[in-house]
Amino acid sequence: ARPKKDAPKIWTTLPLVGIGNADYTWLWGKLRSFGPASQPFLVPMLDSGLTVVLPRTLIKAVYGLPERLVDVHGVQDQLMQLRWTFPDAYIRGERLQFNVVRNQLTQNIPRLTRGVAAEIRFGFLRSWGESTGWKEVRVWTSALRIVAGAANGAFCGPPLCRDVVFLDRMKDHAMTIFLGALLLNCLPRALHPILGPIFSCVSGFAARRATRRSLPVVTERLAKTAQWKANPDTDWTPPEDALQWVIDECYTSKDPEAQLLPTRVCQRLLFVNDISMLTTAYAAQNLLLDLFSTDPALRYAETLRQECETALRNAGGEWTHAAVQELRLVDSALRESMRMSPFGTLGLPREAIHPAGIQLGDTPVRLPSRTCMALPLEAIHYDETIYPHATRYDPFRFVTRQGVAEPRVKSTATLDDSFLAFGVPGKWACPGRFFALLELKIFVAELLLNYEVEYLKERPKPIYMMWSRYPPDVKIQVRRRGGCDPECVQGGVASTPMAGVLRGH
Ligand code: HEM
Repeated sequence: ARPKKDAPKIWTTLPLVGIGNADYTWLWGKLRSFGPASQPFLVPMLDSGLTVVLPRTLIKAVYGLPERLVDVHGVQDQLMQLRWTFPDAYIRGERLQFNVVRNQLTQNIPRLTRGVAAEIRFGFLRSWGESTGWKEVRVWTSALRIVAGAANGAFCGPPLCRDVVFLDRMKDHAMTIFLGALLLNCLPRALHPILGPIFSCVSGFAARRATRRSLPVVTERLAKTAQWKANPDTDWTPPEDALQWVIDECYTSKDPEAQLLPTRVCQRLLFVNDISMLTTAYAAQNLLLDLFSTDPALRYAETLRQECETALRNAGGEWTHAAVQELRLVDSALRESMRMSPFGTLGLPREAIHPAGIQLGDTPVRLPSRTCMALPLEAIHYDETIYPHATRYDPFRFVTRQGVAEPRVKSTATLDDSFLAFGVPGKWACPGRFFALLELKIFVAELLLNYEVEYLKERPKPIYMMWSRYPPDVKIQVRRRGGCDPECVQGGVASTPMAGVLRGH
């Protein structure tokens, strides 16, 4: 139904946070106190203008609406300023790389596990070293490199996944477009036709630097694939990695000749890195900071280490998919860390696009077309009614406790409307989360099995930039463990609070 002409405007009916009241602050952390309220409210945002923040109770009703009513991809493209960062219409038009993440990458996780584990082990040795003496490392920088190497082990394999220059250039591109798009989105749209091309030059420069490194590998892969397709008896087997699956998708696309252009395939590899690298490294570094800011007397790290030890030993000393799935406590610690550090105070933006606007569930509120919406991620993740003692990092919050009648087991890949780190449950949830969790669990396991980390006096604070939280690149002291300490692995854990849980699952 079309809205009545005299329907009240939302800015006269919804509460406005941020302008004209004493609580005005650009520190969006203030929004926490509004989040759990059952009523939508308005927030002026530098990048998306006046935005309606929805309460948790409306997520299903609004985020489940069809695409003709609520836009997702257009908003995401705007967020990344794809028009300027990936100006090639082929890349923006057909997201072949998304199909690969959703299908081949996810289905092949069991097969990819060994390679990912090998790259994580290699990455730790390269970044954190072999010395059993204490060494200072930067958490964010090293986590990024390790995660990027592991991901590219599955995306394109060696030599690129071990090529520091390639990995760093991929990271530079991801950072350039993330920060550049944030800045551009804050400037008036009227200026975009002037500033957009400048931004395009900068991100294009970063893209060319990154793809220059991958181009010879991609060109060779394309040539070998073409030869193999012409004669399958050639002495070459197509590798099982995302690059090969992207090439397969290009062959079956509407316009294979154009899609198979080597620079275009390189850009797709770049795109997958852009959407996966920062998010995964962010989760890895947050877990590290959360875990090693807890009270050492609670022995959380030892408990997790023991779980990793057992899983690896049962798998014969090599990570398999089944062994990774055994890491229930690690999974819980990750979910808890992602709960405490969502990537923004507000997030998951959407736009009402139906000319008649959209109704907010069964409330009387109707949003006009072109209204931006977002969810109060921090407020929901810190809602005391859902998460008692929400500001406390409890790594075992999501696993069964012995003697508790109702188990609370919740794997991190399982989404609900109170855990939004991977998006809202349903069609638009992150399709890369199964792969991301594989990387993250092995990251945590390899870290705990091979290194000791000096505990921090307090949890370093994230850097708030408008709605987003940015990781602080703090330094920590680490040292390689000199062989497994049996006292710590077996006897020591018997006295930890989760020993019962470990025996029980
Ligand atoms: C801890 C790591 C990660 C986090 C926190 C994360 C988070 C998210 C979120 C919140 C969304 C949904 C955005 C929205 O609804 O507006 C999303 C979408 C997406 N993610 Fe992830 N992600 C992670 C890792 C990855 C990885 C490793 C990949 C690829 C290998 C990936 C690929 C994608 C893709 C392709 C989409 C877009 C899906 C679509 O719109 O059809 N993500 N991610």
